[in-house]
Amino acid sequence: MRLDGVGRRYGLRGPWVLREVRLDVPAGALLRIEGTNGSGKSTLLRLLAGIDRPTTGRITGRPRTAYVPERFPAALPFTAAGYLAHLGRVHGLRTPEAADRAAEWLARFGAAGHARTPLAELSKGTSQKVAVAQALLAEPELLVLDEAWTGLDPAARDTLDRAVAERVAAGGTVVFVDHDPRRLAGAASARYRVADGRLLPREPGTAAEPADGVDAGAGPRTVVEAEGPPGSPPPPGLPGAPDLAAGPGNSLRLTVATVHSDALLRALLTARPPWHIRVVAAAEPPGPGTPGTPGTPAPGEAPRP
Ligand SMILES: Nc1ncnc2c1ncn2[C@@H]1O[C@H](COP(=O)(O)OP(=O)(O)OP(=O)(O)O)[C@@H](O)[C@H]1O
Repeated sequence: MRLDGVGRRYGLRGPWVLREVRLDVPAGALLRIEGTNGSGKSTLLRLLAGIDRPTTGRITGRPRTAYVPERFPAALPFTAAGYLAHLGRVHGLRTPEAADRAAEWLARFGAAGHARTPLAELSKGTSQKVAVAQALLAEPELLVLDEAWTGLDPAARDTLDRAVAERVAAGGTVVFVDHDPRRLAGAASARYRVADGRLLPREPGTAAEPADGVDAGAGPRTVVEAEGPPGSPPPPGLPGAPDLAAGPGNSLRLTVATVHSDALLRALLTARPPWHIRVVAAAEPPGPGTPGTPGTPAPGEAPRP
């Protein structure tokens, strides 16, 4: 999808919230949008999600899109599972598949016990889980998340992090805004900042808004040591674009943002022929003279000598 010369203002004489926005939204990308309060992030996300239209300019090549708004309309006459299954059908799923995916996503977010609760009676946190689940169950090509982590408990936030990485690994694109500069830190393929109505690319490693001093380019990373068939290169298109280095023996050491580690492991294990996982460990934070020493053997593996 592409935005060309996109501008948006509210009302005929309102100030321009966005002006001359140009943005390529490639497949398989994770894009973070930053900016101070009221700078126009939600306005941009609504345009990307297709629920608002630009005042000027063009948006072309729209993929199948799902959106989690900043505020979820909870007062709809559905149970949680009924609402998700309904939206699954809206997204083109057959009824049994829609019901299965609704149950699966409620379970992944630890909300299976609320499947039959009417939306209007859900707590704020559970409503937010439903809001996120409705977007994920559609397996959209473009997923737009406006502060979608807000109100989720820590386990559900981790689940959403992993779901985002899975979408990107599956070739989808995720565009997100979050007030926590550490959110998916180091995993974003590009970052942009909305300021004075303009959308500006941010250099990797610059501090994220709004908390100065936190380096969004330096989130937790995971090291995977894996061994493939002798002489074979790593499978192409590995999730999270891992850094590659020679590991001990015939192994390859892959270092990736932790949020991508599940997807990376799955890609290695399901490659044909599959790769053998030797070690999975937290990467040492980079520092002077610290090459990074993975330590924990993978489940079922003997410790390395
Ligand atoms: N529906 C609307 N009608 C009129 N003005 C609006 C509307 N939506 C947003 N605005 C105005 O557009 C500007 C940008 O708002 P927007 O919500 O896009 O910013 P934001 O960066 O997402 O802010 P926040 O971080 O506080 O969520 C603000 O001045 C806001 O008041």
